[in-house]
Amino acid sequence: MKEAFLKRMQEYLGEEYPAYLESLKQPRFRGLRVNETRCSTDRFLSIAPWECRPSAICPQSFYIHEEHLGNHPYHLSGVFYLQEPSASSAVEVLDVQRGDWVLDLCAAPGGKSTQIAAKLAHTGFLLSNEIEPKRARVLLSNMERLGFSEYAITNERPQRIADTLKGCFDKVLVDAPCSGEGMFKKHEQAMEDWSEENVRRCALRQQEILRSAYETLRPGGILVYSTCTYAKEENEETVAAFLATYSDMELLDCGVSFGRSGFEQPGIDAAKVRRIFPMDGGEGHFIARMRKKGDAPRIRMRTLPSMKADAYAQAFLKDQLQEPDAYLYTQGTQVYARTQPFVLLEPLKVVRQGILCGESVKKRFEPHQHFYMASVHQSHLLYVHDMDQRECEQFLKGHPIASSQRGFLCMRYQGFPLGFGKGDGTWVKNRYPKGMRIGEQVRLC
Ligand SMILES: C[S@@+](CC[C@H](N)C(=O)[O-])C[C@H]1O[C@@H](n2cnc3c(N)ncnc32)[C@H](O)[C@@H]1O
Repeated sequence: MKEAFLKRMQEYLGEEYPAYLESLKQPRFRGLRVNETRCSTDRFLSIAPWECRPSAICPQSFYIHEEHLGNHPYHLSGVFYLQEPSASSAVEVLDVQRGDWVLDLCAAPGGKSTQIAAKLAHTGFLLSNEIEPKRARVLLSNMERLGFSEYAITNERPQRIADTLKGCFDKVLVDAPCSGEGMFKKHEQAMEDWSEENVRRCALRQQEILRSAYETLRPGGILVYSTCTYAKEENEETVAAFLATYSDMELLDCGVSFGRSGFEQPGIDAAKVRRIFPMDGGEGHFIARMRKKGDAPRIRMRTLPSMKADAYAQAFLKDQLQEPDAYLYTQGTQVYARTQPFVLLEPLKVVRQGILCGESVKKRFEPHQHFYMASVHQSHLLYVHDMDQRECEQFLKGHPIASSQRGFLCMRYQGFPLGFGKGDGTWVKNRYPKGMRIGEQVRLC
């Protein structure tokens, strides 16, 4: 650990500093958050084979001891997201309500976006933006796995979002890129990269991102700013500088009982912001909740009428779903679906909006994994194969499964979707994406 960093922590924490040093020797907190659009928390607790200790931060978040749950069928079917409970704090403070239009400006890999989308429960709209193309793809795979449909992912600089979508959102989350001091146990690289100069650079970038966030918010809208660092320059000082620039923004109490007050800082009431330290049962987090004064409805984004898909897509959708998707959007050979109208996001770089149903190729329709993972499709799917544990393991490894069914089938385990296959009357040929298959040696617990 760098001397200069430890000296700052000693100044911040005073007599609590030894407790912080002690926390560094402890294993980091681990946890998961149940995706209630897939499985109720009560049901999850009745089927989870691990000890799940409740957190005071979010009712769906639990502390666990297990380290390798990425290959578990409940994870692969989007029943839960691996997230240490204190990382769920910012979205709890954002207080998302059904029907809200929400922007998550720095969204990958999607811990907070998946939490927001679960709270929206297929109502309203979530725009998840990520500046790094590779990270935007990871965000997409998480949104698909957890089965969401009423969202879009863009891959843009925050200023481009602000230029295009002024005043369009009820709630905006800036989970800012930061020096990551709270994540040193998880990401050793953050410790290597730490310097006071980097802290200052991060603070400047945070100011820039907050300026964009401000523009996207409607009057009366809520802006939550969060980091996973302890540096005052990136937390209280960033918020104070932002509030000094925008006189129509006010700091609100976070309205939660977890964590502790912030550090004293001229220009803000430190009792209103929240800090979480390892001594509070989490990794390092900072959260501030702000409101744009006044009240005005959000500016409505232009929406599109449902588009007509080609005959192959239409035949596929009619064959597979009891109730057709309400809105379709086609782009080239690809077909997308939503329960609400598609919004016009041009000229933004859109990675995905809605469910990718599949694509028409060579006079047939080739479905996509997302079609079978989408939560809104689950009760309408006409062809399903329920796998036992042995079949589930075989399926996740890419093997065929014995079945007398024909055509495309959603492959489920304990009622949770994992993907799809195509039956020929004897076998279901495996369509679980090659890049997602688990190794031959893996045994499901
Ligand atoms: C703390 S992480 C977000 C974590 C995410 N909210 C979650 O819960 O999974 C910050 C993100 O901001 C992105 N980022 C980096 N520079 C940025 C910039 N100048 N503007 C916007 N986002 C940026 C990073 O690529 C990173 O994905």
